Amino acid sequence: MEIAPGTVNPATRNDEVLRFLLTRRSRPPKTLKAPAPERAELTELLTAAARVPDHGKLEPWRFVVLERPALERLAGDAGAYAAAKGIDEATATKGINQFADSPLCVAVISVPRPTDKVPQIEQTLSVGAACYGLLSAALAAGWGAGWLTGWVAHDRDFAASAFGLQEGEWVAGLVHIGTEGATPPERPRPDMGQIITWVEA
Ligand SMILES: Cc1cc2nc3c(=O)[nH]c(=O)nc-3n(C[C@H](O)[C@H](O)[C@H](O)COP(=O)(O)O)c2cc1C
Repeated sequence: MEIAPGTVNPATRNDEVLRFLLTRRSRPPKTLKAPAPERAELTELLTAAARVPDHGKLEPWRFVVLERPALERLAGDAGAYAAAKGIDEATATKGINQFADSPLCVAVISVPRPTDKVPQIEQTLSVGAACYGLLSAALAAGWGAGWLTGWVAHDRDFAASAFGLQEGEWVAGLVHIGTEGATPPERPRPDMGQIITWVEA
């Protein structure tokens, strides 16, 4: 098909996707309930997540899927770890509840590949895109989903044991997915006039 200059390609334009991107919003993970997606459906969402820009085809990410029994175990582990390390109660509880309350959680792991050709920061950007891809795919499929981190993701010793991190790997996101419990109100969005610079000449 010949596309006239200055027009969009009607064969690729997808108004539903545009509408989704312009209105999507996360669901607070603590409001999510069972059931969560089955393995086959989650695999489809993860396939969408892995379809992200990836300079050099390095695949600098992997996914650790935490199902309910694992989440219960990790809630216990987080409590024991926080007590042993003297983490204050409010902080500890936030971390523990991330596992205790979640119907299903995907730890999106950054797997930096050693190469001189692609800067590490570009690999980091790709893993962020994978988190957004998973979040968006889950929301588009009708699930509630939210992206968290916190000490359970960033504390090296805890995260290494909880998610089986290898040397150099780190947690980019804990993406919680389940049945929507409550639709949150919209939050303020950026003032586009403040963040766009039009360069005319
Ligand atoms: C890398 C990253 C880590 C985040 N970690 C947390 C967190 O630990 N706790 C929290 O309340 N929100 C956290 N957020 C923010 C939530 O995901 C927040 O609800 C989100 O910004 C809502 O955005 P949306 O409505 O545009 O999807 C994090 C966001 C990002 C990008």
